[in-house]
Amino acid sequence: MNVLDLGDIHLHWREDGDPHGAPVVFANSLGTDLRMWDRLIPHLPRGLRLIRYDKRGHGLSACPPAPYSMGALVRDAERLLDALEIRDCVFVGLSVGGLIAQGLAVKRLDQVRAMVLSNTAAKIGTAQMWADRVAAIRQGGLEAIADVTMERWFSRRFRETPDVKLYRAMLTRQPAEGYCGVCAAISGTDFLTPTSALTLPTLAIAGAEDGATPPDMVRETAELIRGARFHLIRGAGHLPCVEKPQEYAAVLTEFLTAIGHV
Ligand SMILES: O=C(O)CC1=CCC(=O)O1
Repeated sequence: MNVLDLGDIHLHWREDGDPHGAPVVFANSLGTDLRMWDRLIPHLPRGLRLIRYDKRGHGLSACPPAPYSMGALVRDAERLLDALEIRDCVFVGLSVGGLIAQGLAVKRLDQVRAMVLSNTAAKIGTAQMWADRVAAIRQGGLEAIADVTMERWFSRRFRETPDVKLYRAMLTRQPAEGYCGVCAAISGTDFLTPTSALTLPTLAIAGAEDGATPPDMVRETAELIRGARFHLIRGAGHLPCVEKPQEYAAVLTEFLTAIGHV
């Protein structure tokens, strides 16, 4: 377990693989912590430096009072990478992690040489949708949204397995304050214009049964970026790295190989 103390906030992060290898940084989604990538990591090539972290309000990182801004989420990632002396990483962002990837690529191209936009978009949801969700959580806690969230996160097949209980527990154990803080950041973000100006190598990944960022939404975002690749994972919802870790690793490895990162 590693902690980065930034004074005003601390971030929990973890490193796997080769500390001297080419860096790949993972940013996970709303309501999850860095264990979201646990099933994927063993399938990735040896020799990479694999960094993941809990964004503010999630996991073991600090949980300041809501609301948060996307600027703060991007700055946290930027400060983590600076502290770890990471340049030219491949930044893999899933859902809100993908918004962080876009914001970081716009701001710090020295840190990001390529990005993976997984189950994400330039804009996710509407202000009304996020306000309604925050209101439901303020009234009933994360338990109030847990069942409907599992329907967005996972395919029907996965929801019939006992494993879904692990991810439901991951969600309901996040601080409600942190979850609502990140909802505010997503609600206030529209990267359509800045992302359209990006030219770095990009892989977009979608889950065919994703109830939060459906494949068309991910594809439209990929089409904003010249040369971006798109891969659809069948039989998976919003978290294909959980449901289909081998296919996710294979498509990620193919991309890393194509851009000369492995
Ligand atoms: O709605 C969900 O639970 C999925 C999601 C939307 C943004 C994010 O990061 O996760």
